[in-house]
Amino acid sequence: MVLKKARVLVVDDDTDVLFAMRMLLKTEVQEVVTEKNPELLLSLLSKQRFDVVFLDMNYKSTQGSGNEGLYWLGRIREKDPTATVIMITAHGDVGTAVRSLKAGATDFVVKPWHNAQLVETLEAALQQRGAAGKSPGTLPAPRRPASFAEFDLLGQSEAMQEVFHKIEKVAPTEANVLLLGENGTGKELVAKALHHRSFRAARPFVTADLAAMSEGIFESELFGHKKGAFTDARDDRTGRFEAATGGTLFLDEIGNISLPQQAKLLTALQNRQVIPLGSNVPVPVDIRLVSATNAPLYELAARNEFRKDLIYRLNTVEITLPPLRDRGDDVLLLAQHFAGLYAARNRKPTPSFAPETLQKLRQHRWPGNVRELQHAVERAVILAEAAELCPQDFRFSAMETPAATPPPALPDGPLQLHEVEKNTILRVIERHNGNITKAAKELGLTRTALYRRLEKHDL
Ligand SMILES: Nc1ncnc2c1ncn2[C@@H]1O[C@H](COP(=O)(O)OP(=O)(O)OP(=O)(O)O)[C@@H](O)[C@H]1O
Repeated sequence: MVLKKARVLVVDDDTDVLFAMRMLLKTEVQEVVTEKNPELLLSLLSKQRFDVVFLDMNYKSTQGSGNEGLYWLGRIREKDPTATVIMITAHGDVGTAVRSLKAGATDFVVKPWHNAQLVETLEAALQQRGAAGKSPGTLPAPRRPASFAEFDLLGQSEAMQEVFHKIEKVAPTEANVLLLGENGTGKELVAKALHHRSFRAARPFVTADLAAMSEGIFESELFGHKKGAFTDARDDRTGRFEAATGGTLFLDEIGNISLPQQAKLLTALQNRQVIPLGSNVPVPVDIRLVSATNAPLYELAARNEFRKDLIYRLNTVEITLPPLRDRGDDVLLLAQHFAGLYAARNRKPTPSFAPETLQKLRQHRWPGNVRELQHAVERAVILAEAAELCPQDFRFSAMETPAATPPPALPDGPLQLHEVEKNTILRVIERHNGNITKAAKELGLTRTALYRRLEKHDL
């Protein structure tokens, strides 16, 4: 698409910006339409086709949080997932602008802009749009709107469309939701999407990672404590239940808690109140509960390791996130998304994927699911020498094909501590069939610490 034929819409509540954009672009493009009120955006898009939308990040009503821009970006992409949107952002707010790239914006310009640069950005976006239109079909064309793009949740596969459909139905209810699925399948993202689509969206979303809570701090973390309740309790502390009042409490790794912890949780949920440690005054709680686990909860219940009555409290609705290997071409869609994201973050041009690379990504089993893909693409974008990512840019380690590749034997000769640590990690992960939570537990690490080590060893 050439600049001269482009139709451009500019949405900003600052009339000076609209005036300046009109002056600048009217000689460059075929048509410039400006709009002060973002509420009219969607009806404008229904009436007329625009090649590019310039969208302001901040509107006066939201005190510069950038969320309204992100919200409108989501609505545009819901209506047309192929829309080309360039965000207009204030100087010093590049962090939010990068979030908008994750949410599907093509690029952003920073106010005050240099005219030549802005025109260049527009031209590049038009070229990218033209190239996408002419794509030979190596990457999947969107079939249905990626309607959860505003929450960074992407997926065109049937399996993910079903998940999106369930989120849409369940989000605006008070139902407790249990999210099941392997590590890295997006359970936390879904929990956030549920919250943001609920009537509780303006209230807090509070996460409690139960795997990281030892027996000793479980109650104090969840229910709070009073000053002096135990040796280290120097002040009163609000628990996560109370902090989430009016909003959503996300209990991650629920399958990892002990039977005594399950009993305490059940009592709180049944009574809809918590009693902080060191107090005898119950505090009523008004929360919507979303929990997640990668553990086989029903098998644990069958072995009496997880209480069935607690499962019934948690799983009014269940959503199972499919493993990435069952999501067909979503692998390629996500790879392309992460490539754009990490290229922007590292100030590099977005690389393309060689057809053999796409094939390799499609064939890999992705035991670490979307998280593994995300890290693999980030590494490839940073280390790649060429503008096209080739198969060698993606090296899959033994950890990712546990059954096929036995862990390396200890080498003869002097041992390097680095190697010993790497081998130990590999073996433990293998012993737990790639389950990072269990491996971290056995190694005496938090999952975050284990992920850090995996990155350190390039695993
Ligand atoms: N459908 C998706 N689209 C885009 N990004 C995704 C998607 N699913 C997951 N991700 C990304 O993958 C990473 C892992 O996702 P998330 O933490 O939600 O997974 P999880 O199932 O909660 O993992 P764990 O069980 O290890 O806690 C995150 O960086 C998230 O942004």
